[in-house]
Amino acid sequence: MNVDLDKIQQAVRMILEAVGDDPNREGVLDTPKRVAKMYAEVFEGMHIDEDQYFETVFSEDHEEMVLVKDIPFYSMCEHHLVPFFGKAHVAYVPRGGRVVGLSKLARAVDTVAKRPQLQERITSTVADAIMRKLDPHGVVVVVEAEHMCMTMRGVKKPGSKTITSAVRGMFEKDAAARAEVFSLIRS
Ligand SMILES: Nc1nc2c(ncn2[C@@H]2O[C@H](COP(=O)(O)OP(=O)(O)OP(=O)(O)O)[C@@H](O)[C@H]2O)c(=O)[nH]1
Ligand SMILES: [Zn+2]
Repeated sequence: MNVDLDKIQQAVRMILEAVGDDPNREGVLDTPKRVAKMYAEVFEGMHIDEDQYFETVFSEDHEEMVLVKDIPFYSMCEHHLVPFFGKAHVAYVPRGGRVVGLSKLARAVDTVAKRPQLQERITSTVADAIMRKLDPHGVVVVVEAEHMCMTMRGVKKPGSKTITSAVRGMFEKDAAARAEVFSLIRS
């Protein structure tokens, strides 16, 4: 099912009413329509399968680390539907010549982030998709993010950062390889 724009519009009108605003006030007249369009965009990952990015592989004989770091992403926390955002770092060691276009790693992060999410789930979903589709020697995904539900409301800790990692394959056993990835990500 695609995004139901009409339903979002009705819901936004109700929220405006519920917080004590007048949905017929000139300034907010088009707000339900704008919010519906925005949600369709920020949740577009609901209707896209990240596996598709790993269908086309280049047959390249490189069995050493590939790291794409500092991939910016925006997501929406599934508890409060407010943004969390930051950077993702994706490393893998190809096996059997199955190397993918670098942009596909960033596209996978984007697609997975554009759902009502948990930071942990973005991290593990991207790692597991790469393991499943490319069968590499190993994968490390690190995500660092600031959660607006922890800054603008609730516990109110601006500047606090959450870092999550998913470590798969050879990186689980090989401490030196793991240390190399983490140091490259930090550098
Ligand atoms: N593990 C995890 N927790 C998250 C993430 N995003 C938001 N949260 C947390 O989800 C929790 C929801 O807690 P609840 O107690 O159900 O909701 P709440 O009363 O609004 O919580 P407070 O934020 O503490 O005011 C909060 O502790 C948030 O910080 C995430 O990506 N991963
Ligand atoms: Zn939240």
